[in-house]
Amino acid sequence: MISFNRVSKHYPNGTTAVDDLDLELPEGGITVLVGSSGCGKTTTLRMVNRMVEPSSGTISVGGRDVQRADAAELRRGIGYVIQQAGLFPHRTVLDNIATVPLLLGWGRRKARARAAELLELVGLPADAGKRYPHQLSGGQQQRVGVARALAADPPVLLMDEPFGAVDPVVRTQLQNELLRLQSELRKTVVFVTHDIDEAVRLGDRIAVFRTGGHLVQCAPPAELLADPADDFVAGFLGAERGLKLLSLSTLADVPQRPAPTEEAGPKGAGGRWRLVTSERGEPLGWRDTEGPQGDRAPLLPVRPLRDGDSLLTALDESIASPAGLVARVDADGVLTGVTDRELIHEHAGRRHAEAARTAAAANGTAADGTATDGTATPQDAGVTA
Ligand SMILES: Nc1ncnc2c1ncn2[C@@H]1O[C@H](COP(=O)(O)OP(=O)(O)OP(=O)(O)O)[C@@H](O)[C@H]1O
Repeated sequence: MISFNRVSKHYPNGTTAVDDLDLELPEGGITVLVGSSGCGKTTTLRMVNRMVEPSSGTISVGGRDVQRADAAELRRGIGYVIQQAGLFPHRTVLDNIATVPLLLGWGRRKARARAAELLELVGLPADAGKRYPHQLSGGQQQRVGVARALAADPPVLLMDEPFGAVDPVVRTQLQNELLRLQSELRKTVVFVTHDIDEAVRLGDRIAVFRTGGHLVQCAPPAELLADPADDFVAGFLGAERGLKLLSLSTLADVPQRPAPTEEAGPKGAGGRWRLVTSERGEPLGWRDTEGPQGDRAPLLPVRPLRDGDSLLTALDESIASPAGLVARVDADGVLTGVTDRELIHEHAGRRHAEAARTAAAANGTAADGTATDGTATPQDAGVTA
């Protein structure tokens, strides 16, 4: 666990970058720091590994006051990833990754073997190890940056807008990789971003800062979206809070029924629409049985969804589907059934209500905005979910 206890940072020019911060970051979780530009996110992050020294207050990592630790030794135990990777240009990828193990005196062979292992872990081919950073794409360089930070297996990882400089497709891939790695490694991660969607996707908790270094709210994404502390947080989360909330729930517990394939007959009722599948049972497209071309009508596109897909994706597909049905498949892509548009909408609404109730309970208020002790709390009456 990382604890900030009444931490402030004032720069000599009079700027207060962080103001009286109290924050606990749970062990093994990803805490995302967000907020407007200049609100003190990077300063907060860099105080953890003492790249910036606080003006007052204490910061501890795993119960140890960082101020009392030797700074160089402290940094070797804390992985650090920045935008554009910050790799050493004249060292090969493998040597870049082996930096900290070598500093720790592991010996060249062991350090390089570990580097090769990490290269694979972050999804890069073995031959990338011999290249220099400029011979890799931006996304690949970021992966090397992550591998380098993980090399000595530090319990803490600081990530300062690590995916800020790559295009949206690569960014999504890198986010997925980070989530996959995190499910295995369970590091305590502090992650700075400007992108609220990235924060919702990655964060176990999101800390929202306001200019002047004030922490406004720190909560799990669902709670933040269902019950932002004030207008600043609500504005920062954006107008589509409800849809973002749906991105946090999966289709797994939404029932399905038999699909209206040719073979299913009336059991898989789909009105005029039939779902055409391959021999293996993979959905290929929708056929309009009442269209003028009958059996020869071109198939309309289907986007089959798995249990792990989000309710937001399901809502999108339910709108796009000509049949108003969402085709469901198993891990092998084989059709298992369909879910009606109305049922998706019903679950989406239910998910909202649940999130509002959970957020209200966490804040000591009933979902209708009254305090659980019976007194009215106007500020909470605006729970929107
Ligand atoms: N070395 C410094 N000297 C003076 N002021 C500084 C210094 N470093 C940062 N600041 C100021 O402290 C405030 C917080 O900066 P910080 O970089 O922590 O913000 P941030 O939230 O990470 O910003 P951004 O999102 O733009 O990266 C800003 O007003 C910044 O100008």
